[in-house]
Amino acid sequence: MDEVTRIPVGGDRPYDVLVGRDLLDPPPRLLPDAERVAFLHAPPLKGLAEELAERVRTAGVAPLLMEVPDAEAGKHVDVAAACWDRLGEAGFTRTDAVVGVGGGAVTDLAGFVAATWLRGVRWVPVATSLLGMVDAAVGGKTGINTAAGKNLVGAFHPPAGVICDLATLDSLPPADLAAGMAEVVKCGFIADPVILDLVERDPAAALDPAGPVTRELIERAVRVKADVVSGDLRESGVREVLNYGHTLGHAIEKVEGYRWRHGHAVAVGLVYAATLARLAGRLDAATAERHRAVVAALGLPTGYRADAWPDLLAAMRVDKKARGSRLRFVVLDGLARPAILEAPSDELLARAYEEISA
Ligand SMILES: NC(=O)c1ccc[n+]([C@@H]2O[C@H](COP(=O)([O-])OP(=O)(O)OC[C@H]3O[C@@H](n4cnc5c(N)ncnc54)[C@H](O)[C@@H]3O)[C@@H](O)[C@H]2O)c1
Ligand SMILES: O=C(O)C(=O)C[C@@H](O)[C@H](O)[C@H](O)COP(=O)(O)O
Ligand SMILES: [Zn+2]
Repeated sequence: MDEVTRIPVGGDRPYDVLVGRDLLDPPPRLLPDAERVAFLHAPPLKGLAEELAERVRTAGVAPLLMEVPDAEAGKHVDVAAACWDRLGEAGFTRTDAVVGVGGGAVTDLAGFVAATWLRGVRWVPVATSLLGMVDAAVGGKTGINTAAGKNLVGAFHPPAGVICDLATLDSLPPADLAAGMAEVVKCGFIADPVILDLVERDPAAALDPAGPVTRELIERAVRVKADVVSGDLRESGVREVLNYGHTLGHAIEKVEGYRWRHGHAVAVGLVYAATLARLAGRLDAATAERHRAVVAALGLPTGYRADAWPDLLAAMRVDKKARGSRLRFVVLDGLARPAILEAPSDELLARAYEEISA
């Protein structure tokens, strides 16, 4: 095992995010006294979940392997209900625990199942995608999608700890690695511009899963998220900045029937939010253009279909930051100066969309 970085997340139920290579043999003891542990995983992570199950069995814990549909198909109430049934059949009690092994979709589901079973049992995400490591597994937001939109049902339920084993990234498809970079550069724009410098200097190094630049980017992004959520788990204020790029991003995911990667949709959402802020007179043109350039340098999409606008606007109305009929966008007043744009007019929203649509 190489050096492990421990990044603390504060709040009422503090925990650490562990970042390093080969952290899983043996797995860190984050769930003392659990007699049973359910491992939720999708088919691509079956091998790792089975290995982890065998390792905890050797340590005297009874594992329960629960395979769920991959990606967004797993974030569905029917899948959560099937998981609840399995936990019930196995007699899971409040001292037992759930582990999510996979990308952000699986860890969002696993956290939601843990938050709702017996009104809350312990859980640990073993994040295996870049996006999971820097974002989804950290911060205690858990949830599933509904017909009306993305993550509309869920709970704030902090994990007992987060494991980011960098060796798991070796098998991550390159498109998913790039998608995770959208959340990394989001953190660069809202809080840590060194992230942007690193990506701009050498985008290929940023996309090398085993390289030092990627590790530095991961640790920087986790620190940004940890700092924000430590003070505002329930998103009553400052946590909204982590939603930068997500108002349009989630709408694109819905319009695409969840077939687009979350990170790709967020990439477009970042370019849109920057364009909106520029048109609203909040952000300078150079910083707005920097969004498009960084996103493009990572091979991520910078725009979306022009004819989708009415559907996107309708989908944005159920954004969790909205208040009644008023939409609210996270924008920048400058680099690393996030703020809220309250109730922009439909005309302004449409004008910004025209600039980024094809
Ligand atoms: N809870 C939060 O705070 C939060 C934050 C950001 C995103 N999210 C959610 O996270 C999800 C996106 O996460 P994602 O980008 O990881 O997508 P994902 O979970 O759908 O994973 C993408 C694909 O990569 C596969 N995969 C993951 N790790 C792998 C590995 N090591 N080797 C091979 N294949 C691997 C997955 O099985 C899947 O096919 C979205 O549902 C989004 O809403 C949640
Ligand atoms: O952790 C947060 O807070 C975020 O907003 C991080 C986002 O990257 C993430 O996609 C989150 O799941 C979005 O939350 P939602 O409340 O808009 O569903
Ligand atoms: Zn996100």
